[in-house]
Amino acid sequence: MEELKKSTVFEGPEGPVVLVIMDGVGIGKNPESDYVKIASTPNLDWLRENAVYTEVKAHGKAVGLPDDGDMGNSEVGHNAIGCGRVFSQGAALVGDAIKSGSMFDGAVWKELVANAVEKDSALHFIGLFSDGNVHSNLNHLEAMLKKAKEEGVKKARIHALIDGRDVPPTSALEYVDRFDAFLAEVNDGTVDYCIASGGGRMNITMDRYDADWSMVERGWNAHLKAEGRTFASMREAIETFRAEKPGILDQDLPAFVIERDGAPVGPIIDGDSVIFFNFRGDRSLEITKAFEADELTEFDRGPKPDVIYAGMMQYDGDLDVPKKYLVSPPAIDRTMSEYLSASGVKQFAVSETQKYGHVTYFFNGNNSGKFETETWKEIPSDVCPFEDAPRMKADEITEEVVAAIKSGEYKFIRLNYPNGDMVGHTGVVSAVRVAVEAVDEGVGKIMEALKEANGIMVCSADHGNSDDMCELDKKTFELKLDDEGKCKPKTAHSLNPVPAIVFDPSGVSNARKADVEDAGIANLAATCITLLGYEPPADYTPSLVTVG
Ligand SMILES: O=C(O)[C@@H](CO)OP(=O)(O)O
Ligand SMILES: [Mn+2]
Ligand SMILES: [Mn+2]
Repeated sequence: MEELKKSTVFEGPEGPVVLVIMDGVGIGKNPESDYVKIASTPNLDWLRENAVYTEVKAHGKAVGLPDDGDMGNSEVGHNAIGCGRVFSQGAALVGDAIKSGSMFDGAVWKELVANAVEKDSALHFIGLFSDGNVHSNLNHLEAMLKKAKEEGVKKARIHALIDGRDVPPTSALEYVDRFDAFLAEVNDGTVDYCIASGGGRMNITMDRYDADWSMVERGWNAHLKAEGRTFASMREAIETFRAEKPGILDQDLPAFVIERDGAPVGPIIDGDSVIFFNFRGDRSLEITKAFEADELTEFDRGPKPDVIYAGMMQYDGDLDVPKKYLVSPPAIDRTMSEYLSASGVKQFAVSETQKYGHVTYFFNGNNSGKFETETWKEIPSDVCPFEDAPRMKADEITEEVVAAIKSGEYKFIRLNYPNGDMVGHTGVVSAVRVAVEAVDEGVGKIMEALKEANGIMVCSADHGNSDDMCELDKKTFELKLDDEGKCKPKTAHSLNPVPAIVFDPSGVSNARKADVEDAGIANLAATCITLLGYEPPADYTPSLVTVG
């Protein structure tokens, strides 16, 4: 890895460059739905007027997603910020692999199908049951089922993780109806394909960063041991849970198991084949470990199942996880962390558990290994509903950053404040306000510390969320109202741009807005490198500021 060239016009500030990623804090289109605007944010307001301020794209093609109708998300957002370029991401790569047929020509697909056909065993699909395109897409599942049928797989079982986080909060039955219609066509008497188990994605299976393994355990018990409340159909399960707990969001629904003639229709058993069809890694790594590890200490899994397991994609390039996968991930290389390490720049990365992997593993191109000059710090997240504690660990993150600035140890510091996103996903707007205010306070303290240390802050976000808490008309951006005239809550990310702020209190960089066309969050890498006093790599998207 070559070193970065020192800039000839600016040698970098005396203190560090601090990159603040305010997760899920975008710029809304309707003031009534924009809780970043509604919250009291004196520091961000001041920065908008007085610092170098730009708005950049954080969704769609600007972050490597198939379409500009795709909202941004943390994976593609942190990948783009960390590697300074735009790569085609999982959603696009899997779609392409299905379209071209390369997925089905691959050895892994062939092995899974052959196993099911030869042993007359079941082919299972576990994954997020929506078309949110953040972790998965139902189109991919349907395409794989069609192909499996063509290739002679007689029995397929689907373990459906209910979304309501990348799609409207109580939209599950729309997907059930769509999928039931699909299955009705597929099940023409020659095959037996059906849903076997499931539950809400924030209740089972899709935990991340070791935050709460009991989620994985509940999912495991439903998918493999058929433990959970039994129902005749997924529709019946959802309707029953909703009637019992009015107001429950899809993402929180309990586990369910489908029974037919008094027996569960499809627990995963020895001899079966299993595809975890999410392409995004963070929430796939734990369930993958449960399938692949020879010994598992996180919960009582029982004996390791004797199945062939594959992920949709490689989830961790450093650890080579999973062992088998259907589609190769984006070849993200030469991240800014690697360049800075090669150039001897000491780096510090910090967040709390829920976003720790975002600012480390996603930031470094979905690799969990550290570069030589990096120090990573994880602050344990509380395991509780985030609307009940909307400040989350913002204060602790700020303290760590301020200490890192004061220590003089690091030249580049990056952090993620989860609040705007994690609380935004709950749909509880009073809590979202508190969440955004906690982030603003943190930003203020970092600004103070940087004034003292003569450092520079770059403050931005990976995508929007809190800026868009109600469903809006796609064209007019007016509130969509329900029958009672109330706004419809929204829990998903937004398509909005995000701020990109450069605050240089000493003025040493003389940073001014550069003329960048179609700026996106990928431009932040070159921006930070420029502010550190280096020339960004030639193929990085350009810096948002000119210095010197
Ligand atoms: O919680 C998550 O998994 C996603 C939404 O699906 O959010 P983020 O991309 O911000 O991590
Ligand atoms: Mn995010
Ligand atoms: Mn999110």
